[in-house]
Amino acid sequence: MAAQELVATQRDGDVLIIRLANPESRNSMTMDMREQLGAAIALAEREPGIRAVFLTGDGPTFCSGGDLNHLRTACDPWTVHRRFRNLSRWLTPLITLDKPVVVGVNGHAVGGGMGLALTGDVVIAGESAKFMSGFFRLGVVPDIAVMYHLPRLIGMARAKNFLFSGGTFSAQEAADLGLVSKVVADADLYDAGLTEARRLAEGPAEVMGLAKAVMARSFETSLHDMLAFEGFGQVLAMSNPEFREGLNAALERRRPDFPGAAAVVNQGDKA
Ligand SMILES: CC(C)(COP(=O)(O)OP(=O)(O)OC[C@H]1O[C@@H](n2cnc3c(N)ncnc32)[C@H](O)[C@@H]1OP(=O)(O)O)[C@@H](O)C(=O)NCCC(=O)NCCSC(=O)/C=C1/CC=CC=CO1
Repeated sequence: MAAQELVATQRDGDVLIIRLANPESRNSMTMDMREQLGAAIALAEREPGIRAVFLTGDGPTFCSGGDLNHLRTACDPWTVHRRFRNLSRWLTPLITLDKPVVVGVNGHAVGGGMGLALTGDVVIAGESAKFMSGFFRLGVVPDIAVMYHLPRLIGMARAKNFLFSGGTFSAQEAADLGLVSKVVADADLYDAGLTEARRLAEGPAEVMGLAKAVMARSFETSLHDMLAFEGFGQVLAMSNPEFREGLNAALERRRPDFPGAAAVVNQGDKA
């Protein structure tokens, strides 16, 4: 019997749309959903024609976090250990993907679902979106990189206050804190997220990926090393066809038409 489709993927030009597709259980995260997310992210990673990702949820909820039924039966130490080991198959590749990720948060993003939302380089929320912790109510430690992203994004004191109070941020509160870059009407969320992903896909994909990789090191890196990373990044960027096009376009006062990752790969093949 074919596995239930819990994560749907679809190409829109250079954008890969990834939808959590189990609205009946409010897109709760089962092991099967994580496996399918991993496959979708691997596709985004390996396919040079994909230049940006748009991740959102079907139905009224972005993601309700860990699947409560699954957690009831899958909490022995080795199963939990395997679950965390599996994070390197989908969560790490998602966070470190060298292409921009836009997340469109529809409705609730609870617990692990909030963790998933925070993986976005750009997070857009529908006006009724709610970011909820939900971890301590369940008696578990925050996971899905919540304790990694939240202090970095809003500061340690606010992160602790939010988590320890079992808090909820409305879409507007999340935007005021900088977690969300834009709040739009619920009905406009999908179009707004896809438009942003298309805009990013038109950018210089290779160098944006490089910048993302360098910025990911920002908080653990000295000024000295960061300047060196920037320098190495610039050496690569300025030997790239995307820089030629960007420079020509700036001099000719027109919009750049970046050659696309496929062209960059072909250029590399010739070397
Ligand atoms: C606020 C809600 C997300 C949505 O509310 P609403 O739209 O009113 O929908 P409901 O009527 O409550 O639910 C509809 C059906 O979906 C089922 N469902 C909802 N959430 C889950 C879930 N997380 N797991 C399994 N099933 C879920 C619900 O039972 C209904 O099913 P039936 O129609 O058959 O009755 C609201 O649903 C809600 O608050 N959900 C629970 C959120 C929650 O507590 N999540 C856990 C947070 S902690 C966490 O994520 C922890 C981990 C730890 C381990 C590993 C991985 C990740 O995170």
